Amino acid sequence: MAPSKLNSSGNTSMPCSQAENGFVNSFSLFPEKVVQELLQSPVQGSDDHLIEFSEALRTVAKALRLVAEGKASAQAEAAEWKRKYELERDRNLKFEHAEKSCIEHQAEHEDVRTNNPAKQPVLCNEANGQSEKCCSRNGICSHEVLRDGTPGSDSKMVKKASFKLSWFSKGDQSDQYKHDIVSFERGNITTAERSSKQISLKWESCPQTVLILTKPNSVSVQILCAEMIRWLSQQKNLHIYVEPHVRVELLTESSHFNFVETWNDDKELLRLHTKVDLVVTLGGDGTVLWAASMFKGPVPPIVPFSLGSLGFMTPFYSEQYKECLESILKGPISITLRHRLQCHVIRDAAKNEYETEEPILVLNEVTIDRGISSFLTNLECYCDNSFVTCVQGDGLILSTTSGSTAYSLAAGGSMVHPQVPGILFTPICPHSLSFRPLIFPEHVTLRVQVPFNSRSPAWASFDGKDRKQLAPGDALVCSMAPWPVPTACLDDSTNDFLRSIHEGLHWNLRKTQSFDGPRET
Ligand SMILES: NC(=O)c1ccc[n+]([C@@H]2O[C@H](COP(=O)([O-])OP(=O)(O)OC[C@H]3O[C@@H](n4cnc5c(N)ncnc54)[C@H](O)[C@@H]3O)[C@@H](O)[C@H]2O)c1
Ligand SMILES: Nc1ncnc2c1ncn2[C@@H]1O[C@H](COP(=O)(O)OP(=O)(O)OP(=O)(O)O)[C@@H](O)[C@H]1O
Repeated sequence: MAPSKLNSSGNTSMPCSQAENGFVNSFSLFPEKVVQELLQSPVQGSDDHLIEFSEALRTVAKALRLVAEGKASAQAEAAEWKRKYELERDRNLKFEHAEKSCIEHQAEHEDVRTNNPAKQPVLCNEANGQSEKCCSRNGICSHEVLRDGTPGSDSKMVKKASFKLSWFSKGDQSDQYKHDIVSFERGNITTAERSSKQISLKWESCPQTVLILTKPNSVSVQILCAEMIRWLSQQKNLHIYVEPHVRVELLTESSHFNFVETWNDDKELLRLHTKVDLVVTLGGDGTVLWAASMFKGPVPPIVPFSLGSLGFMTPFYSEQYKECLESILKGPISITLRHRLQCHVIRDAAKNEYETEEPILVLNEVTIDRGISSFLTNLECYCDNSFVTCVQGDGLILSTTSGSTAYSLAAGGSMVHPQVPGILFTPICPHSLSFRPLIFPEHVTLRVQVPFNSRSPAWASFDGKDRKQLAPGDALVCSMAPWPVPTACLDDSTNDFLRSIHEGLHWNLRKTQSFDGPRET
């Protein structure tokens, strides 16, 4: 029997050949014939047979792992495309509505035109769904859609050809998930949703319940928490939730706090988003990360008060909490929709299921590093099953754009506005002169694989917590999570970001050059 192509480490293929094998192609790796032959021919008991058999089993395990990874990536993508489809549908409904009122309005104009030979073209303002005469306006705005001209009219209107653009990304054969409509009507190219737009949240009914999360072991935070609870319940009639240990602390202080609610177990915690309208954090960035990690699905808007040292994601001043909360409860609120990454650890030993049933969600980053090992980490990286590179160094950071100002920044990654959807790929101390950090688009699935021939295991950590060992053969699969973290802005997303990099990091601070001195003549 011809042995399967195995290298000395037991790996079946080199990175590049793996890269050419996508989710479906991975079945072609499955050595069904090899396994059947082995099962049919009785094992002779010789060492050769045993070695061959164990190698074949390893190949089978590898094929199963590839299938599991493909499933993870397909599920993530399905969720993402569902989200895009819903956005698209909403947009189309709005558009149809605007178009309908536009046609009705145009019909009225036609009546008027019967008595008016200078036919006037009609513009439909897509933004507010109202129609207006374009000749009474200066030019055409980009968000306005030009209606067709009347045939034979002497107006300057030209009927624009309608077309559609679509895109798809490589890596999966099931292209039905991949297509998305970029442009729609009359040649005006738009994207389905531009997430870099400033987002505003308007309450449709008054918020009823607030969850307050606090940095542990801080007396100033405890005092402020108690004061805020009193104010919110007495002045604003709100229901208050806190973490179980905080409730105990509050009750130790005074039995007056027995109206404060909490949860009893993980099951209740999982349903917290159905009860809580608003989350208030009292602490630093770590408390915002903690708050985000408590919600595995939808996250209520978070209002982060700064009681830490850096406070990159905590724009609200705790001294002014009453005014801030008054305005937040009234709305509308400017929010930053912070993207999260969902990560799956896939074990080499896994049969056909993930080691983690639930994906691990991160707001900042997932880091794969060498842990306490003194060996160079060796990580094979793939993007949608295409080979990207092999990281040889201290490790790799896969970061959100919110996390771009955290560990990724320290490792030389670029700072990116948090509303930009993308995944930062930042090496940690790469032993190479030419390894520049990368930024991938939001729709990709990244896989970081510890090769079978790695000298040591690697370690994954999630927002700086929950270290998990990745043994040779294990992989970490990461893609954009469907549930972002909405954080309230003090001003707006851009001004808050700029204030943070100026005040928090003293970005590009330099004394201004003096006026006197040499001049160009
Ligand atoms: N070398 C490094 O810079 C380094 C090393 C390890 C972890 N970290 C970061 O620490 C984070 C965990 O934060 P923590 O508060 O729980 O731990 P921590 O208490 O160790 O604080 C880490 C520091 O990072 C800052 N920080 C966290 N998120 C940030 C963000 N998005 N933008 C700018 N600064 C941010 C915090 O304000 C704090 O000063 C990790 O997600 C990782 O990004 C950084
Ligand atoms: N409610 C919580 N329960 C358990 N741990 C928490 C909680 N809130 C925050 N933490 C953890 O406590 C640590 C410190 O919190 P945080 O970053 O908010 O404070 P800080 O270090 O004073 O602020 P900064 O990071 O701005 O200096 C973080 O590691 C965070 O994950």
